[in-house]
Amino acid sequence: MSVLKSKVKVALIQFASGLPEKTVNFQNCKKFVAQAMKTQPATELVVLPECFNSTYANSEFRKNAEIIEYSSPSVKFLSDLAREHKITLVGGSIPELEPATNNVYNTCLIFDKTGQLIGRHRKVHLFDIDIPGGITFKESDTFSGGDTTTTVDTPFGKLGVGVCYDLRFPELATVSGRKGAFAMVYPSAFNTTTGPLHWHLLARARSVDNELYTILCCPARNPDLAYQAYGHSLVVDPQGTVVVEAGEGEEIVYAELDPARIEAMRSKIPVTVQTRFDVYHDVSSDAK
Ligand SMILES: NC(=O)CC(=O)C(=O)O
Repeated sequence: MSVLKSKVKVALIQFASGLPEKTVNFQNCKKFVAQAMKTQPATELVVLPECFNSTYANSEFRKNAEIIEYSSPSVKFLSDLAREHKITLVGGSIPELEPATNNVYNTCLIFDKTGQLIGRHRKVHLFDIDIPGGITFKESDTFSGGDTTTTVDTPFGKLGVGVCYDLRFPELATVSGRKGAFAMVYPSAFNTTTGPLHWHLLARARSVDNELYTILCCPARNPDLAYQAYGHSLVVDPQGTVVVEAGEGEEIVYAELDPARIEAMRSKIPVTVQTRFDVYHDVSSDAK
């Protein structure tokens, strides 16, 4: 039996998210998801971009942070959206407030087709970089880093989850891959400096490392915002081939994930069963 139980149609919603008004982001997101379901009615898995409900800026994250409970605006919005369209929804990410500590996390919530919350991934690796003449960003000014890997049970099989910068750290994908994930999904917001450098390379590497699908969903570029998102949402197959990719603007990316592609790759080049844990450590054995 393949790690992916059947073919599954996915839609990546690359919309111009991250506007200052949360409710406007909700309206636009709802409109694009409805469009996706109209264009590809058999869609079962929908993915939104990183920080879809808030401007991607340290000045905005805490203001927009929400406690994760069904009555919070973004949680309710995502749950209703999943239920309305009967989809598994990887709800991009939102700033999460943890009331016990007052910490804020960059958190991806995953809902099933009844609107039930089935998974939560707090971005583990924070985006703290400094490229002179390019981009400087320090997420850790606001966010705290999560401390667990995330592999969620869906009707199609196990889905590994990371958020954006997590893509640069192969261990999360390795852990989910070894736990039997058919895909890694990363709601993301790469930018016009790092996107051209590494976006495709990293996505293809995670796929080839683990012989699974890699799914990246980024916001559309919006010239009015200080943070210039890269766009280029894409799906990479287990062979490392980009099967579909958006441009920079608003666009929905459609794909069908096929168990046969995973199995073909794993039988031709069987790296997933050729590991040498007598030589090096299995990172999945003690991962949280
Ligand atoms: N925004 C991010 O978290 C990551 C990113 O843009 C990069 O790794 O480059």
